[in-house]
Amino acid sequence: MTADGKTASIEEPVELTLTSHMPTEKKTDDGQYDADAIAREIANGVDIEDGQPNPFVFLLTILVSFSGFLFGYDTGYVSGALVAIGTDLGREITSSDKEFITSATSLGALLGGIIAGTLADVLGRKWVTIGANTLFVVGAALQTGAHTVWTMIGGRFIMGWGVGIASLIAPLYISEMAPSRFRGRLVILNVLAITGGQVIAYAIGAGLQSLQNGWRLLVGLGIIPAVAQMIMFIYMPETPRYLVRRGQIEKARNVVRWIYSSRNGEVDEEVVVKKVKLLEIYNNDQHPEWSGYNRFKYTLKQLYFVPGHFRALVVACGLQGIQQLCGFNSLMYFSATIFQVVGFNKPTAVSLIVAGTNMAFTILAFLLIDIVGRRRILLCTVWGMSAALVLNAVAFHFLPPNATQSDPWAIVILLAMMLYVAFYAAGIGNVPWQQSELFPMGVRGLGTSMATATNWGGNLIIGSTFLTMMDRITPSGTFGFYAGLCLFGEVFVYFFYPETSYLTLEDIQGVLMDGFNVKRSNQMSREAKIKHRASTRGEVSDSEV
Ligand SMILES: O[C@H]1[C@H](O)[C@@H](O)[C@H](O)[C@@H](O)[C@H]1O
Repeated sequence: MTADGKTASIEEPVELTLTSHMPTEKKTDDGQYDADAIAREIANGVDIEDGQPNPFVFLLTILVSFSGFLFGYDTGYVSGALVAIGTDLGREITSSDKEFITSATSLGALLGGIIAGTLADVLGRKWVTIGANTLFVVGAALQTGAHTVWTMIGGRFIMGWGVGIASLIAPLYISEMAPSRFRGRLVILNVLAITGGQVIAYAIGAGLQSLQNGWRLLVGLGIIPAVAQMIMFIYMPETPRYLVRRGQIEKARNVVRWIYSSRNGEVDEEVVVKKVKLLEIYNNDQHPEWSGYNRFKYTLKQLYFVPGHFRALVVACGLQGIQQLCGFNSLMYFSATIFQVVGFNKPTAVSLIVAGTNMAFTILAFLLIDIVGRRRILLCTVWGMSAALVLNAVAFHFLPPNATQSDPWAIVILLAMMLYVAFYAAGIGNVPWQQSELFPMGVRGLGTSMATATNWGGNLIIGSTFLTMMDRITPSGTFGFYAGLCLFGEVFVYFFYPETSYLTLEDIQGVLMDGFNVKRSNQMSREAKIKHRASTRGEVSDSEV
């Protein structure tokens, strides 16, 4: 349906000229057209999808989520591999070897994350994903055949580049393809694939633990999904935004037609034309005639000096920083090592519980994120992580030196960790990956790159210091320290993160333009939610939403 209630037929395309949407009052002080204002006007009535995304969007999301799976699998298997390697790399591996092997991937991912956004703008989302798969394959092959610690580290580093690139591209691709009402959930599908990859890596790790060189098989198996995705991606379309950027307007319209067709195949041609026009306006605002370097300089300046964009950057990087510095991945990487210290006989199997809890509560987040709202879900869960960590710190304090798995404090540690992971996965484990929605299109590639790099920077710090901290300031001190960081995270969310659920991308930018504005965003999101509910019950027409 169109804004005026008519359905445009495919045979009679609606002619929408740029000038008809450029009223003179929408000029900025320096005489330029204010693309944001025009876009907001055009966007009115564009988000008029029906109740469910069509199967094409689902299929795309699942294929893209193979990247999430690889990210999860490749960061997940290290926990089991570290306790299984023994002397297979030529000597007994030390704590610092373990930190190096783990953080080589984080360092690679940090570097990959930094360049991924720009690469995606130059080469396209599709080819960059295929490139990331190649890095997964080369990195895994090197590790599988490694006989020295340094070959292993080298393989993990190369794979890390793939992980960093994939961690940015997958949510970017999904959010550029997803109709806005389903954006939250579809992006979480990718996080679900990450946590699923971690569970499978843990489960295979537990199964192969006692097999001689079983860890090599564990690592090598990661090659299969990478090759599968590489082949499937050859047939995937580019996102409409990238196509418009390359001037391929008709191709962009075709992709938008697929995305916005209803489940019985009907397409509203006016929606298609408006969506693509919107992308063209944003693209023209970016001076496509400039060289890559000038465009980069311009984008960087925009990101830092336009207050709304800078606020988006603060929020996106802040959330990603909190996600990592709350210490979750120290469990992901070292839970088998920790449970070995605590006295469990089958540490890899026990740590499977951690990965399983992470995945189960990611499913809960999937169900709740658009209902409870991103901000509210964080406010309800981050403090809980802090409380669970305090419990952990206390339990470690009372744990006797040669504890066994039947010691009550060992059980408390396991339960406290599960509680911590549950709070993590329901909130901060997911929400930061909604980062693309915070940035307007012009600065989205660069903005999400910086936020992704912050994620991997935090990951690197945690991965390379956790075991040393446990040694130097005791497990109690380490968990107490992370509890403090979580509390800091709660405060950050309270003051800086506006509610974005149910808001269109244009509204989110409007909110950030005026300040951090959490109050107004709450109000707007509530109103949008009420309208959305009414529209799904058929009380108001879709065009009013
Ligand atoms: O969102 C994901 C997820 O929570 C994973 O379990 C974690 O290992 C990643 O670091 C995080 O980015």
